[in-house]
Amino acid sequence: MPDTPVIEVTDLRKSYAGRTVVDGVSFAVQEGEIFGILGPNGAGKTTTVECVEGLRVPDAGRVRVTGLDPVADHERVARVLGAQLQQSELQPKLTVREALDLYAAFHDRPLDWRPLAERLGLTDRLTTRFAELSGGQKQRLFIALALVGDPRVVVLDELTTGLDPRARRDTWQLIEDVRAGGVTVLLVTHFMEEAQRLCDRIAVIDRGRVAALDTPEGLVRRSAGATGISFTPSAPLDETALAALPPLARAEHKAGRVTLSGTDETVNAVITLLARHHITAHQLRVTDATLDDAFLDLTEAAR
Ligand SMILES: Nc1ncnc2c1ncn2[C@@H]1O[C@H](COP(=O)(O)OP(=O)(O)OP(=O)(O)O)[C@@H](O)[C@H]1O
Repeated sequence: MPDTPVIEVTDLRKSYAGRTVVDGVSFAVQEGEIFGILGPNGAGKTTTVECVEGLRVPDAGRVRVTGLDPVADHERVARVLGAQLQQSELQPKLTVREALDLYAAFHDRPLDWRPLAERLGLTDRLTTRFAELSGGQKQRLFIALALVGDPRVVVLDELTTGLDPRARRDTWQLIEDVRAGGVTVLLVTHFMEEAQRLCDRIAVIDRGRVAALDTPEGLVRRSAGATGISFTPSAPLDETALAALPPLARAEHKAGRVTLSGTDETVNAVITLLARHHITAHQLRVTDATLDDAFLDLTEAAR
């Protein structure tokens, strides 16, 4: 029997005041997966995950979390799903310790929050009120609160926004450890490095639709024109021969240096062309496509 996905979103639609912001989004997240949602500002990412959390009611489509409807079965879903709060959702006067105790009390079998607070660097802030925490400390507290209930599924929207590089790396490690314990993670992020490092698969959402859904490597492979090649030829090169190279996205010849972009195939075609003309490529540089390139390609394709 095939595994039932832990999160299932099918043809989700949502409008605000007649403006469609989620326009038929579908994806399924398997148990133990870290699934990323990437997309430009206003693409509909938060609206989508808020429908998964049961915070918004879809206009149409189907959402299931461990087989449950997050709106109709809100309480049961809240028991298996940990979500990262928004700033306004925590009382400013609450201390870190009180917040952790309070959120632990919401759950039947909470984790001991002390090791969690330790890993998130909050131990020396336990008596600090929420309003007096720095932006990064607030963010770390939100991550702790999302995890304290020992959830089966955790939804993290902008996990490491506002964190310094060390805290960001520590948080990534924490999320990897949480996943290693079998927890399924739905992650909205703007950081390509984060998506590449953490996510098994990524849905790129653009203007309310899934523009692509693949592994990070798969998305990069799809990105046409993102492998860069540059060299200084030992003898003048025939421009028309260059322009005919397949598959070539861009070619430039400036101050004796040739810069091309394409795919791995273009690199091979360049090498063959040079060999045929007995030309040596001095200072040959090949740069790989990145998830950044793929993101720009995929979200611009429809423009
Ligand atoms: N409560 C609301 N009422 C009206 N419009 C809203 C509401 N919430 C979001 N929107 C609009 O819906 C669109 C999608 O917003 P959403 O927050 O889902 O995007 P996002 O992809 O998460 O963006 P970002 O990366 O900027 O956080 C935006 O244009 C936003 O202005």
